[in-house]
Formats: sequence, C-alpha cells, structure tokens
Amino acid sequence: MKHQSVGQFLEYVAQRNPGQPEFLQAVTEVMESLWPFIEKHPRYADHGLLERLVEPERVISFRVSWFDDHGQVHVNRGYRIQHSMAIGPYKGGLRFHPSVTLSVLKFLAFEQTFKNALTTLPMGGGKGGSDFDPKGKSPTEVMRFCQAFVTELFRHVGPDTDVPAGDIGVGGREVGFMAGMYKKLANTAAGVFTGKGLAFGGSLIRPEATGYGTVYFAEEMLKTRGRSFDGLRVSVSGSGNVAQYAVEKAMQQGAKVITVSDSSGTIIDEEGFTPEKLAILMDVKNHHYGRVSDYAERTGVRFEAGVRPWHVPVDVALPCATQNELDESDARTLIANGVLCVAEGANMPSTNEAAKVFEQAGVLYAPGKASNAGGVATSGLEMSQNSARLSWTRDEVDARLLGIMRGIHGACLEHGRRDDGRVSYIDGANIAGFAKVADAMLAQGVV
Ligand SMILES: NC(=O)C1=CN([C@@H]2O[C@H](COP(=O)(O)OP(=O)(O)OC[C@H]3O[C@@H](n4cnc5c(N)ncnc54)[C@H](OP(=O)(O)O)[C@@H]3O)[C@@H](O)[C@H]2O)C=CC1
Ligand SMILES: N=C(CCC(=O)O)C(=O)O
Repeated sequence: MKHQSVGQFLEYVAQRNPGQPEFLQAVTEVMESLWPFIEKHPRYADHGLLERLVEPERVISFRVSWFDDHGQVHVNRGYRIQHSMAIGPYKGGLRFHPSVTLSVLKFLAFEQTFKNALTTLPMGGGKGGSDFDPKGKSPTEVMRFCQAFVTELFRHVGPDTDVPAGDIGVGGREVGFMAGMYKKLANTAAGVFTGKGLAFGGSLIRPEATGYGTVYFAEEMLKTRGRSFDGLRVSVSGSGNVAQYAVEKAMQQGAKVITVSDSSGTIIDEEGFTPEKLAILMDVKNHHYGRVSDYAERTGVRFEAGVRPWHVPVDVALPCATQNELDESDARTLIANGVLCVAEGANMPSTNEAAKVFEQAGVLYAPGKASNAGGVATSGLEMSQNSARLSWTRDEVDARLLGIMRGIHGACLEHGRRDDGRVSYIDGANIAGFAKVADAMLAQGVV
C-alpha cells in the first residue's frame, strides 16, 4: 500500500485540502473505520483507488447574481461537487445556508457517495448549494435566486449525469422553482430534480422519506435488543423536513417525542407530541417560516433559548438538524441518562469523538449514511417512476422505502459484526458502501 498507515494517509489528505475541517472530519471517520478492512483486502488500495476516492471527480464553483425586491444586486457563491459517478449519475442535495463552504459540500458529497451505494440503487454521489440564506427572503426573492442559480447549474446536470434535490434550505418550493427554470433552459421535461411536486413528476412519500427512514432504521436497531419504539422517550433535533417526519413516524410507532429544536433553541414537551401539535409545528415552520419559539407561544410548551435537546433524558435520540450538533459532552450526557439508541437523520451530526463514545458505551449508534438514506433512496424511486412514466401509490413507495432501510440495516449487521458479537454500524455502513463503490472503480480503470 502506498500509505503504510491510516495516519499517513490522512496526513496526505490534510496536506492536499488545507482549511477544510468538515471534509477532513468525514474522510477521517470513514478511513479510520475502513483501514483494517483494506489491510485484509489490499486490492482496494491498488491503482491509487484511495487517493482517487478522496478527490471529487469535478468541483464546480460559480457566481450567482440576483436582484432583491428593492432593486439591490446580491452576489452569492454557488457550487456543485460531482464526487463519484462510479455506480450511477451524481445524486445528492442542494443546501442553501450561510454556513455553506467548499469544505461542507465536499464532506456532504463524500458521504453521499457511500450512502447512495448502500441503497443498492444506481446512484453516484454529489452535492451542491450556495451561501444564500433563504431566511427572511420574500418568495419572489427566493424564486429569483433559484432561477439565477440554475442559469449556471443547468449546463452541468441531467437525468443521466447529475440529479440534484433538496437539503437544508431547499424544500419543495425551491426544487419547483429550479426545475421550472431548468426545463426552460434545457428545453426538456426530463425530471432532472427529485423532490418535485406531485403535479410534475414528484413521488409520494419523498417529503416524508428521510424522517420515516431514520425511524425505520432505528426500529430495526432496537429489534436487535428485543425493543421497539413503543413507550420510549425520544428527542429530535431540528424542526425542518427531516425532523418533522421523524416526529410523525416515531409517534406512529408509539414513542413519546419530547423535543424539537432550531438554531434559536429547543422546545421541551414532557407530555409528548400529538398529531395536533405536529400539525401546528408544520404550520409554523412550513407556512409561516417561523421559529420553534413561535410554536411554543402557540402551544404553551416550554422553550429553552440557546440550547440543544441533548440534556433531556431519553431512550432514543434522533439528531435531524445539521453537522456537529452533538459533541462528546452531549454524548456522555445522553449515555449517563440511559440512552439506548442514536440514529442520525442529519448528515454527520455527531462529532467523531461523540460517535466513538456511543460505540464504546454499547449504545446502538447509526451514522447518517445508513440511517438517513431514506431520502435519497426515495429520490431514486422518484427517478425510477419518472423513467417508467408511472406513479406508484403511497403504500407502494413506503413499502419499498421500508425494504431499502431494512436492507441497509442487514448490510450493516453483515459487515459490522465484531468478534465479541457487538455490531459497529459505523464499520458496517462504511465497509458495505465502500466495497460497492471500490469494486466499480477497479472494474472501470484508472479514470
Ligand atoms: N432533505 C433531505 O432529503 C435530507 C436531509 N438530510 C440532512 O438532514 C438535516 C436537516 O435537513 P432538512 O430537514 O432537509 O433541512 P431543513 O432546512 O428543512 O431544516 C433544517 C433544520 O436544522 C436546523 N439547523 C440548520 N442549521 C443549523 C445550525 N447551524 N444550528 C442549529 N440548527 C440548525 C434548522 O433550524 P433553523 O431554521 O434555525 O436554521 C432547521 O430546523 C441536514 O443535515 C441534511 O443534510 C439528510 C438526508 C436527506
Ligand atoms: N439531502 C439529501 C437527499 C439527496 C437526494 O434526495 O438526492 C441527502 O441524502 O443528504
């Protein structure tokens, strides 16, 4: 092997990617987990495979200029990271958030490559977005930004090239604006975005899919200990697309969901969410673009400003907000309070240190590439429906989603079981995802 240790390899990656902490964090988590497997199967280090895997196939950066409602010009930076096409067209979300940087999008695209492989659907890995902040913008300003963004992006994407979707700050509204502009520029009705509206090629269950899938995966984990969600206390972070449907599905499975959050703080409801309360949260967030503090005012539940949910004693924690929202101290607090299971709905919400602490304590811990794959999997099902020019029923899509999540869980058990009988979902997900991508890369030559 070119690099005799994982430390040497990570030093090589750090030297080539200065000032990219999130990307290096994601690569470190994967490569530390994979290294023993690669030492047992050294062909996976042949032909520069590892060096190629940590280098995106293409990084596109572009200027986005747009007018606000007062005639002022704004300039944002847009990106699309086309990480790997080894097993299919680039596939991954678009994130609109002021915290977006090249490093954040490279980490997301790197993770997406393995996540998409785990779904068993033919999708490569990619990610994009902009430092544009949709918060506080009018609908017309969001539309003008989306249109300006696509006037550059359109030349780089297509149904068999690169298929974007939503992520933080990009929901059905934004996907619709971008899909409309793409059609005009490319003069095709091809469904090049997923997460589209049902009236123009969207799939039932896609809005719910990430949150539902995270709960489906956690249910499979709990079953390995003879447990289920029924009667368990659950904390959820975030209050956007993933969080809302994680709450809905956890409630349907009999759980008492105690918290949701946003960047201003956390609501804590010891009585637990009900369908009626969730409808109010969705109205506040999705129709009025409000804060969880607004939800607290409408319902009278407790709001704690400036804190995350992890101090609340629960049996299951579902981080569904953003990267690095759960650190080692949070993990130790959750463990001290008796947490059984942590399933990530967000991308890389736990720091590497927190993830290690969870595993060392014997907590059922699932990394996002495994437990949050339901979103992109259902995007893949949307692509299948578009290609077949068919629309499946809600139950058909939900059943396929459940099957895919159970399949990912099975792959984690197969590849993550250790000599002492414990399962490392980190190792299982990384090995299962990596092996598929690496086998495809080795077969397709040094490109
Ligand atoms: N949408 C999808 O299909 C999928 C999304 N994911 C991941 O799930 C996570 C949530 O995405 P999604 O629900 O789609 O996005 P949304 O924009 O719908 O919601 C994001 C939520 O996270 C909160 N949040 C974002 N940034 C921060 C921050 N820096 N600190 C605290 N809270 C923050 C937001 O609060 P606020 O409004 O205050 O910013 C909001 O409540 C992300 O990690 C995303 O990458 C993973 C798989 C699929
Ligand atoms: N944002 C997503 C969903 C990507 C997709 O549906 O193509 C993710 O998997 O992180």
